[in-house]
Amino acid sequence: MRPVSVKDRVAKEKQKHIKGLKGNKLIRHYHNLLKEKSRLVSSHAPVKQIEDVEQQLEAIGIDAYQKASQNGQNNRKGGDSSKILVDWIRTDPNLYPKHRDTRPQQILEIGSVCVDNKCSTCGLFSVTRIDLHSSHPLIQEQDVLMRSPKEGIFDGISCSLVLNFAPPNLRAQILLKCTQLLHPPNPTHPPWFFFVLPAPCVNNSRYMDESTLHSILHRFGFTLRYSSVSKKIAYYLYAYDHPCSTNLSWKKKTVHDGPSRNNFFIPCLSS
Ligand SMILES: C[S@@+](CC[C@H](N)C(=O)[O-])C[C@H]1O[C@@H](n2cnc3c(N)ncnc32)[C@H](O)[C@@H]1O
Repeated sequence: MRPVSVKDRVAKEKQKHIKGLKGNKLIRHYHNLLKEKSRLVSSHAPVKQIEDVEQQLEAIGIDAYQKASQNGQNNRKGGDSSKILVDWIRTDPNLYPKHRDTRPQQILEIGSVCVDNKCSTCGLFSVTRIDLHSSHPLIQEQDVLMRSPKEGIFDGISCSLVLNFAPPNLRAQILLKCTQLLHPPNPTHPPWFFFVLPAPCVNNSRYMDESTLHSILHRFGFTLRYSSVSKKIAYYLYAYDHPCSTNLSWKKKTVHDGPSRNNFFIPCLSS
């Protein structure tokens, strides 16, 4: 029998470790690999290194990642994030005007991994669901950046735990696209934007805190109406009540320093 090389043994151990990952650990590891891949691509690293990360992503598999996300949605404290959205919308006559007509609001759910969450079942909304990788016939497989306003514009958009998943250079583009997919800004009855991030993106990042986040979102036309930050998740509901600025450039500044911080940021469009 041929002896197994150290390299092969290490690779096998790595595979075994990956196969054993579950739940949040799997999601975290998948996100870290995506970050590593985008770092290697932007630093023009050797193809072999990029392929190695791609193989690790494949070994986990997008299906297992999405299953873990669905379970996360079920197990998250307080249920799925759209419960909070529905509570906020129900009580705000400006964001959900009752007198206008009786039709449900048309909403777009970006990064949809299940079709029976609260925003789908509450009866307030007619939901168009999209995801990079559809896990259900009612979820259209589409990159939001490829979506045209001609396919429909919306009263509200839910973007829950998507931006942290997207490569940094696409984050501002996704926000800009959202402004194009909403009805025009309106100060009285504004279209709305429900935005969810892992809490450490806003309370443990070197470059981002809540006030930086809200000032960036404000440039896109979004004004914060409601917020709730738990230990793990940060939920925000913004009103699209003023036009998106023509100047979408801002600086990346250190807001907190320290070794245990992460680097989450939304780089501006021109960087
Ligand atoms: C962590 S899951 C979030 C699932 C769910 N929205 C939640 O709150 O639990 C992130 C999802 O965003 C999707 N996603 C990331 N970038 C996207 C894009 N550009 N267009 C559409 N979906 C995207 C991914 O495919 C993934 O299924």
